[in-house]
Amino acid sequence: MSNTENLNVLQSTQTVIHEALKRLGYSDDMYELLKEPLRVLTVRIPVRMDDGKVKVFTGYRAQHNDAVGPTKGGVRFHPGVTEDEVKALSIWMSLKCGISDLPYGGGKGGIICDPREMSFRELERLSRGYVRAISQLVGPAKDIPAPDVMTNSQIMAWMMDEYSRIREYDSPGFITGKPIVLGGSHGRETATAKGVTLMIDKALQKKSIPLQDARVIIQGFGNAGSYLAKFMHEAGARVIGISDVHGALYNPDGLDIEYLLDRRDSFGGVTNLFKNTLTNKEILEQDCDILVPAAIENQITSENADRIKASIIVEAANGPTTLEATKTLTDKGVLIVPDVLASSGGVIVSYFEWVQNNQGYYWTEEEVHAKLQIVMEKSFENVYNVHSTRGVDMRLAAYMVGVRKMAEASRFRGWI
Ligand SMILES: NC(=O)C1=CN([C@@H]2O[C@H](COP(=O)(O)OP(=O)(O)OC[C@H]3O[C@@H](n4cnc5c(N)ncnc54)[C@H](O)[C@@H]3O)[C@@H](O)[C@H]2O)C=CC1
Ligand SMILES: O=C(O)CCC(=O)C(=O)O
Repeated sequence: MSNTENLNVLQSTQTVIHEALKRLGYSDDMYELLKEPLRVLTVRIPVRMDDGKVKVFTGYRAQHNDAVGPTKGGVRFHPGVTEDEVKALSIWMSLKCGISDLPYGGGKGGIICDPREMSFRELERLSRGYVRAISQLVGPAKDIPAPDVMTNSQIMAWMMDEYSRIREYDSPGFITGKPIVLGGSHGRETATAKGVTLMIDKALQKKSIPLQDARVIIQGFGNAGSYLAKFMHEAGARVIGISDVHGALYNPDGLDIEYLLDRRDSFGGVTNLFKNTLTNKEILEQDCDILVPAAIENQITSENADRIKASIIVEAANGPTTLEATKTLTDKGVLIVPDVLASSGGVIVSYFEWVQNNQGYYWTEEEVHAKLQIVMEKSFENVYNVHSTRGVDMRLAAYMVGVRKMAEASRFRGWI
């Protein structure tokens, strides 16, 4: 990594927002409004642990901009959560909603904790405590949470139940990513990965590479990464590398994806069952056609960008590539499908879930997939079009498309 490289994801996203607004002709007042969330709540959540002691956890909920509509975005449980990270994640949610033309602004939450070291009941108490702490700020017409790193449909179910108890009426539209029996949508669990497969298809078409036998490496084997491996394998691509927090597996002839899916734990860990693994950094530099970071931020930096051999990078993770690395890779001719476009499948199907909850009428998985495909293919073309006609990299193009709706909505409301 160069000495000057900025790994603060909030500052990096502010740099691109500023540039996007300038290119669209907005004044610096608009940047002042959009560079930070409108609201950030920090909460302290006391939880009675199984040993009888009380542990107090810190959590956040950031609401970036609600000019377009209620804010929307996941909740992450991770030991590395910081306030700046949650703020950046809420801005990225605004951009995803803008690119996908959803009637939302961006929100995001996080709790500093390690669910891998907590029991089922401790996790339940933490999830319910978080909802009690943020309940004034959230709601089906205010701010709608969803799953993200190390949270899942069970956690969404506890959160929905707690919110419904507080409000004293059933509130399925308060949260998305719920189990199907509690008003979850078909296709939400696989939506992020489905969206990434659609973006891989589009990127392959632009590069004239056939999907059949295309070599894919995926960093992260959780919700996003493992379903993506499954879909790529089923579509006839060759998944030659996967990784998780412990390490990486690599086989140029293709990995046994079905076996790996069967053996993975509920936090997306599997490589610890094997000897002779690579590190999760080394896997990024192996020869392949498509590289999909699907884990955490700042994985592709100026330190390794030069050694990356993929010709297509599709960012399933939020914020996996630094701005310096984006420039190096773009200069090398790598086609990057940026996070705010590539990983929007999750929030798009969350929107469908919320719509189904509001109308009380539910769609089949085929209907959900067909609607997802329409939205994401249109988003790709919009971003690619700005990239080619304005001569800007794909990340800046995506920000230019994503920021416009909230900027206009803020202007019409008279905020600027
Ligand atoms: N779950 C969702 O609906 C969405 C997730 N995303 C993003 O996708 C990324 C992954 O999220 P999920 O799959 O939901 O999380 P998850 O918690 O289900 O899985 C995370 C995976 O990353 C691995 N991991 C963690 N640290 C790592 C490291 N340093 N190197 C390699 N692997 C590492 C874990 O072992 C696990 O396999 C995150 O950036 C998240 O924000 C984006 C949009 C929606
Ligand atoms: O499904 C949602 O509402 C949000 C998903 C999310 O947190 C993300 O796209 O990063």
